Amino acid sequence: MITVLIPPMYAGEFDDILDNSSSKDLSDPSEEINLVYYDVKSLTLLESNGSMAMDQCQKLLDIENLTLLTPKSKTALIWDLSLEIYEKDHLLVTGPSGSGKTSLLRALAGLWSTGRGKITFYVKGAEDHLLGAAPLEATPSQDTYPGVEQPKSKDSRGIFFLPQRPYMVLGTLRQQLLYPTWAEDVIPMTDGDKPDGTLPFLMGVSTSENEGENPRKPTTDDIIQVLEDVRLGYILSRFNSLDSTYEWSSVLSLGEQQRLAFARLLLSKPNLVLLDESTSALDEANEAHLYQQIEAAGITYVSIGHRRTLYGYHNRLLHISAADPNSTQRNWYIEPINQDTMYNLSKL
Ligand SMILES: Nc1ncnc2c1ncn2[C@@H]1O[C@H](COP(=O)(O)OP(=O)(O)OP(=O)(O)O)[C@@H](O)[C@H]1O
Repeated sequence: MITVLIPPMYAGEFDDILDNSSSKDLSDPSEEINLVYYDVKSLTLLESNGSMAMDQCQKLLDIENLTLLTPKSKTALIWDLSLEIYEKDHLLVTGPSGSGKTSLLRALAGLWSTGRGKITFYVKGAEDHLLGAAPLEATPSQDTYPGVEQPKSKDSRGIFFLPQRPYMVLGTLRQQLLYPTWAEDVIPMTDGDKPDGTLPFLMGVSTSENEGENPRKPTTDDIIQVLEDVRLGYILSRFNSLDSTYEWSSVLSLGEQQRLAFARLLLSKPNLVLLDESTSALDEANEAHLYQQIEAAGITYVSIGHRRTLYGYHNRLLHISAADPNSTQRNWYIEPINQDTMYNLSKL
């Protein structure tokens, strides 16, 4: 069974925030986004045509004819979106405030099911080729979800979601950094940073059946190196050791928490990460440095962001416009980011 690491106390709050999104409110049961995890290894075995299998291996995400509707009023936010993400295909999502960028990431996270269309993640190392769906009602926990085929992946290196305000756990600095991939004894933290409609924590689509298959647990040296890599080496001396415990959301600035979240990424090395304004509190130099680090680590990323500097670290742009309530026309476009894009931006 896949476990998406949402602390139960937050899961409840998510239900409150998104309760209107619950599929039980839908008048038309066919109006639900279908979220599927596909096992690349099994797929490869199933394919007799080698080139096709190779193509599928490199694909990480497939969005097909996705229309996002708001939960109760069923107002369309995004019309008929289709796109594929391959390894090292870094996508920047832009658009005016309220156009639906975060809602799109929620849909990818299985936290927004109102709408239609299909989202397929290609996960390496999973056990079954069709791993199952995870609609919003299946707010991830250890529980099972009636009517939902349970994913069976044990690949904790799959997909991570990283919000603007990273989720801080109660524990030592070491535990912060090992979260969520090696989070056996971590206690969820209650602090002032309650979910405010954004995804409030780093979340890995991972599994719980067999801890032994997690990647090798980082050593103290690995962790110290990663802190240096995200330019946080100085906090070790400030807080004495990796094994000191503080209320981290209070003693670290938001920019430091964002760098810490990138340190977690560098330790866990997911195949794909969804970044929702995850560098918003950082200066441009630190932002550039973090993007270079995750790219060098082989992590493919989809980012939401407003800063123009972000164009430099992405290959493609998905622009979402505010949907016209009187139209069913597509309200998005995708274009490559190249020298021309950068040149045109510099003239604005
Ligand atoms: N649970 C919900 N129920 C009803 N409407 C919602 C819900 N969540 C978001 N919305 C609405 O959907 C629209 C899109 O919100 P979303 O957060 O996706 O926008 P965004 O493009 O990420 O905006 P920003 O750039 O300001 O973060 C907004 O009008 C918002 O009010």
